[in-house]
Amino acid sequence: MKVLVLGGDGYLGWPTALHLSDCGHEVAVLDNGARRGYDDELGVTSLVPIRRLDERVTAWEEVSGAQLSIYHGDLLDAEYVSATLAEFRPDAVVHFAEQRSAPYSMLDRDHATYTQHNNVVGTLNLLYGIAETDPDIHLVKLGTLGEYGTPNIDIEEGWLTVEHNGRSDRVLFPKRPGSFYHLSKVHDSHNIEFACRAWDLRATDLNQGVVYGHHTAQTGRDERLATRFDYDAVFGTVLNRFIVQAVLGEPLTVYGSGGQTRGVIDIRDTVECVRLAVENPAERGEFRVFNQLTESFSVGELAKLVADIHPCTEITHLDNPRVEADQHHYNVVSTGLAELGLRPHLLADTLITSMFELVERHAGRVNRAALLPATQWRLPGR
Ligand SMILES: O=c1ccn([C@@H]2O[C@H](COP(=O)(O)OP(=O)(O)O[C@H]3O[C@H](CS(=O)(=O)O)[C@@H](O)[C@H](O)[C@H]3O)[C@@H](O)[C@H]2O)c(=O)[nH]1
Repeated sequence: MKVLVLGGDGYLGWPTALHLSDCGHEVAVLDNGARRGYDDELGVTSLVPIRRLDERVTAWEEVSGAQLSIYHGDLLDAEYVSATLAEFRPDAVVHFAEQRSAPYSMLDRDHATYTQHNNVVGTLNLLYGIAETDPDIHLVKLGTLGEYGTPNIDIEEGWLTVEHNGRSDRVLFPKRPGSFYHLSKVHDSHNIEFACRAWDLRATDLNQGVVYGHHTAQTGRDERLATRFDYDAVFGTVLNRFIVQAVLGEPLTVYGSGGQTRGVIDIRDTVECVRLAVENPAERGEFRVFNQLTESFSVGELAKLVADIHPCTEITHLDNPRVEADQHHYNVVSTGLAELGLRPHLLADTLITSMFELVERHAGRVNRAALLPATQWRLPGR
């Protein structure tokens, strides 16, 4: 198949492009360089050095013999989006090209409006581009489990059958997200579902949990193929951050009591889930949702897992800078990807230990000040 990976220079987009290429698909990556720009803005860099996109692509060709096409451009430029779709003519578009940090979206008004404008308008341009170019193109969109929040009922896979006053309907599962970033994905989901209904498009919304890990089968083949590794309080995800903190001898920063529970997934399963979705497209007119997680842990459990295998590691409880429940029901239905054949990598001590080694190698690159959270969800004085 021909697959266009949007955001193909990022933490997950790049390994996904390689995985799809390795599985024999003809892959192009599109990126506007925004993720590297956030590093400059925040004064941090990836823990693991990463090459320029063109150098990565050259390295992949040397290692695998497969070519990747590169498109430099922005989804906010609607004409560019349509022209790219018309030129490459993909069977599927995998959409990672969004601002993906909740803390970044909560920095201030400018970052909130930037996040929602960038994500929602970019996706809308993409929907128009697909509808105009070829409505048969399958959109595989990265959503987030955080769209649902933590309701006091089981979280179904995107849809819920509701009985009310003697009548019944199948509706989108109610959303109660916890940041302006998460809200941008909710708005996307509604826009995509409407486009499927109105224009007969086909789409899969992958509501993914918190990703951990670094290597995939492809990125591990040459250090020039490494994907980024974020450890800072704005872009780093929780388990990767705890591993960096442990190696540096810093306390693990559990926010609040640590009872907040999240679905998690290994980066190797992320790329495989996308492949499964691409190779098994939704039907025309279908808005299909998969909950993309393999296990659930509380933040306190994740901290304990790391502290138990790294000697002399301290756990500290910070006042939670976010607005989130830290005691709640959490049971997420996740059958769609398993039915397509996903065989998960469950979190193991060996993975955590291998990441200790990786972090030790690059520990000199860490900006320790960036480990502590600086974004408050609440308004000052509240
Ligand atoms: O040092 C830390 C960092 C995080 N947390 C807690 O860990 C949980 C997860 O935080 P995170 O920063 O790892 O993840 P999050 O902000 O939710 O966002 C990440 O995970 C989301 C999936 S989910 O969380 O919505 O399921 C994706 O959509 C985002 O792109 C990705 O950045 C939160 O309860 C947070 O309060 C801590 O206790 N200490």
